Amino acid sequence: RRDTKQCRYPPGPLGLPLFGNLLDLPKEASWYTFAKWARKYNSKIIHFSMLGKHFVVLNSYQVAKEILEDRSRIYSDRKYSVMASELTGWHRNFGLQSYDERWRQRRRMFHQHFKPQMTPTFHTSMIQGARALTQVLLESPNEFLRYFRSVPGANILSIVYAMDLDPRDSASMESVEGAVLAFEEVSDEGPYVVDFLPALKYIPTWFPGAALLRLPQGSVWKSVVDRFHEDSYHTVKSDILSGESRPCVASSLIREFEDRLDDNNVEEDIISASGTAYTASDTTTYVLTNFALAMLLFPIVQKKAQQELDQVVGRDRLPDTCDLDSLPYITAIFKELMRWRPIGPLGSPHQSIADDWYGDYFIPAGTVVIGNIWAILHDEERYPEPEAFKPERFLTEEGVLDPTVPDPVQVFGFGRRICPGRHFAETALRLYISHMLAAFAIEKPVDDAGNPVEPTQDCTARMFWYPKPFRAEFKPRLDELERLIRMPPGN
Ligand code: HEM
Repeated sequence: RRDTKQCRYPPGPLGLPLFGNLLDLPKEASWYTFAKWARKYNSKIIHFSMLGKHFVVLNSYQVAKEILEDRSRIYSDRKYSVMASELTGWHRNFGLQSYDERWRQRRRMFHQHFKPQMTPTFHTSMIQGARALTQVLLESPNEFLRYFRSVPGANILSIVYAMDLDPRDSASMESVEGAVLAFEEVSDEGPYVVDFLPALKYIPTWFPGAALLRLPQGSVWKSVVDRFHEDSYHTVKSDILSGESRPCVASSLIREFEDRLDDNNVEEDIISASGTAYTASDTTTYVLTNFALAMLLFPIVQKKAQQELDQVVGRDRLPDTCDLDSLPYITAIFKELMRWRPIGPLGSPHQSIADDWYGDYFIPAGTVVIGNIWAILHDEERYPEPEAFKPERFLTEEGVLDPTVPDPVQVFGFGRRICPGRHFAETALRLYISHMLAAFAIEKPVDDAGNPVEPTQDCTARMFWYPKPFRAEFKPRLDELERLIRMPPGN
């Protein structure tokens, strides 16, 4: 069985010589295709190949756990992308990095600041972020989609770099958002020929044909990405030298490693650990967009959440972090959002570093291993009626969180690469959601004839999954909302 020449890969579609299954994969929403193959081949683990590279997709919680978690020593590497990591400057995002000592050091630095015990140190900033979102929605409700990006972005930048950006100021936000948008474009526009034939990276960007390989685009992205990482880090460093620095993640890392900053690796580790925190924050944008859509589609859920808020928080203040544990229905909405529309339905693929066998199936070293998060969170044995949006599924009849219902934590990935920002993300999102529900009735707009305008069901469905732009009304539901926004938390 261990003779690799006689090995048997997990079942999957037969591909063409050399190209493999390149032509079988849809450009969008491939999680549905993988789930369909799992049914067709009657196997939760399936295999396909592209240009000589092996891919394995895990379509159930049990298989994903056994492979990505129980054997995480083998399955925690990432597929190297010449385009994403080298040509566009994203080698600084440790989420894309190989499973090696540099990655370990960067993840350790990140974890030190974002581990669960540290979340309370961000509570004041998180409340400020939720209040800022409420304020801008009150001023310009029609621009909610823009603010779903700029408010969480400005908030994490203040936490990581003590940057003081006004989310309403498009010019200053765009200068930093360019880096995140470049990341999304790089991820969405692949696969790149240069990733399969790395020698092509040496072709100069002016050379005929370079544009077809998207090499010039790579260097445009790189200048934006490099500028973001370097400018933000060096500003904090020079503020420390001039005695003007304010507390933030980057300044605390710089101080901690003060005596080793002349080691280029240490400086790069700090740049990476702090920069990755900002670039991972676009996830919040997509969750908020899915949230607004769900509130338009399921008004009864919205009403129930507002009743809970009125009972627990009252109508003369906005929610606070200390309220969150007394708001089980809001927590259930958060969990259901993660499950119903996982923003990254295939997460971030892992790669194996050694030959392995799963039962009789052979998984060669260097295989890209994808956890089909969508399939796991839409498994009807774990979540009956998986397509329905039902926060109640996470609650007992008494309305408290039901510990027997599986937590949709797989939305945050698996094993040693599991999202280290998940504790931060959960608290921040529950605060954003509870603020919006307390402050506004979120409704469909009406057309000239007075009929409600249905939101689009079209989605962007590549690396991230979120609805295409739609309209919504945010109507204040609390008296003197502006005064409540200005009230300090805890009052
Ligand atoms: C609801 C929001 C979020 C979701 C659904 C999410 C999901 C994920 C997923 C699926 C991965 C890949 C895990 C794997 O490889 O198995 C990941 C990685 C990561 N996430 Fe998140 N994330 C969220 C928010 C955040 C936030 C707010 C931060 C930063 C504060 C963050 C920081 C990271 C980092 C640094 C990694 C790379 C980990 C590594 O490769 O070692 N995430 N996230």
